[in-house]
Amino acid sequence: MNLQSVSFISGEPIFDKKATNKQEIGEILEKAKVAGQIWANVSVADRIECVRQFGAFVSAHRDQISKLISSEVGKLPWDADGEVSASIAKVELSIAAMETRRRDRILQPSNGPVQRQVRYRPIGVGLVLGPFNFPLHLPGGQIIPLLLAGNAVVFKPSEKATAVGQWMMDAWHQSGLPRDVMQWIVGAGDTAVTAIDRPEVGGVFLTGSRAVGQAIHRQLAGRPEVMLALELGGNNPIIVTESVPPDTVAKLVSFSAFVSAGQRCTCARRAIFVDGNDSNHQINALVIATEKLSAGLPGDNRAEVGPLIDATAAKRLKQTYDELLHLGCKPLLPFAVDPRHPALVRPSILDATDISPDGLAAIGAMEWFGPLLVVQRVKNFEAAIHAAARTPYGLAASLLGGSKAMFDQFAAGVGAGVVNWNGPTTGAAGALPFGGLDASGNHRPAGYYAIDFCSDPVSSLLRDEPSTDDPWSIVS
Ligand SMILES: NC(=O)c1ccc[n+]([C@@H]2O[C@H](COP(=O)([O-])OP(=O)(O)OC[C@H]3O[C@@H](n4cnc5c(N)ncnc54)[C@H](O)[C@@H]3O)[C@@H](O)[C@H]2O)c1
Ligand SMILES: N[C@@H](CCC=O)C(=O)O
Repeated sequence: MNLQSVSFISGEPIFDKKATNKQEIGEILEKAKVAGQIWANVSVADRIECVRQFGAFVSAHRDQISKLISSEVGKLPWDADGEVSASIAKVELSIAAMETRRRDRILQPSNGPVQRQVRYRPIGVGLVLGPFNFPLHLPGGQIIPLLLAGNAVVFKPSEKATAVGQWMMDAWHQSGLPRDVMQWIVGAGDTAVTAIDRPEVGGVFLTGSRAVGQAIHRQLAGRPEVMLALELGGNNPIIVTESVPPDTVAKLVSFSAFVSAGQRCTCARRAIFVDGNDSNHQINALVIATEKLSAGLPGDNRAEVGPLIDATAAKRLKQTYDELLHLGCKPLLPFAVDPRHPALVRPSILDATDISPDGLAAIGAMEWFGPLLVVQRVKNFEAAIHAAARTPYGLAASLLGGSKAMFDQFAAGVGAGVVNWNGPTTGAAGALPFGGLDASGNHRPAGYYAIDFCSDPVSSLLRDEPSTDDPWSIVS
């Protein structure tokens, strides 16, 4: 199978390469295993230096990589540029995370003549499986901590973002990282499946859909020694209370739902309005503002909503839209593909207010990835929290308006790993953990906490000389 990418900007091919075959995958992982053992013995200071060199390389070439992201995955320039900034910031954030959360240390004060030490052993080889939507930033959020912690990495970029993957590989090598410490394989899901089966793999780090997370979980059954970190999708709610001015609602809800053409895992999929005197105005303002959003390809300077990753994704989104209509949703802004490109889908909004409880539960269980928002009116704040939590997923959620006490009630009841107040569901902070609860992950949040799953703690009790002290005397 050949992996090919065509530029959204020029229409020219920008990547064409054969998928890595089974034998090559085996060789790459064998080399990674050996390289990991050497890299683990490189000093932490040298590893930090290497990672900083990577950050400096990305900074120095930011226009180039930003344009490549736009070309390959269709992100609008400001959005691609934001991704590059987040990727650069990830370097210092990951170093700080390691210093504060995973640095070898002697516990103070010492317990009499006995010292207590904790050190961290890398897991060996981390297999990083990237998504297409943040092809630089999200794999980087796992690769950087893995390397800092002393692991070798084998990276498989999304088959839809291989050119960006290749750029990242070159960036690491040009930053001085030994070649075998950071290698890549290219291909689709079957390539990942072959790699996961290899005995050298110490951890699998997926950012992707729930279906793929479940498939990997099944594949690894019986191999508990392999670390599995799953950053999965969501069906994210945003609650709008009565007090919020309609134009603020329009801006915050449409941004949450349609930024990056709805292709962020944190994008709002359901907007739940607490019915009151203003809710008609709030919903009308949202629909009008959304209708005015200008869709376009990355080369179009007026564009506010870019394309989906490809025409197949647009067709899949249309199927979801039809399914929602079938469940009884009413169109407030109908689905439409822009005639200029089969992946350019205009934002659409459906109303689910009159749907049966079973229908609402079915909507909450769906996962879609594009500019499609479902709105629903409920009678009070408690009903809004109940509606928001009616999903097996638990990635992001937001509350607009209300008091701090109401926000605390929301945060406790909504069941999401990222819960915001008076802001969009998107735009997660790099200095915080980032992970989903329930069906959105497997208790391995990334973001600031990604470093936690790149090594295992090793505890020691140290005595200056052999001692026959009662071991129960060490109580803490
Ligand atoms: N929680 C997060 O941090 C986060 C961030 C971004 C995207 N996402 C989610 O990712 C999805 C969009 O990205 P995508 O379409 O690239 O996801 P995807 O699940 O289709 O693919 C992700 C990666 O998994 C690989 N893969 C596919 N089948 C596999 C298999 N059977 N075994 C192992 N690997 C396999 C793909 O080749 C790709 O590299 C959405 O569901 C989105 O919500 C989550
Ligand atoms: N960091 C991103 C989400 C990553 C998933 O796609 C945000 O919150 O905007």
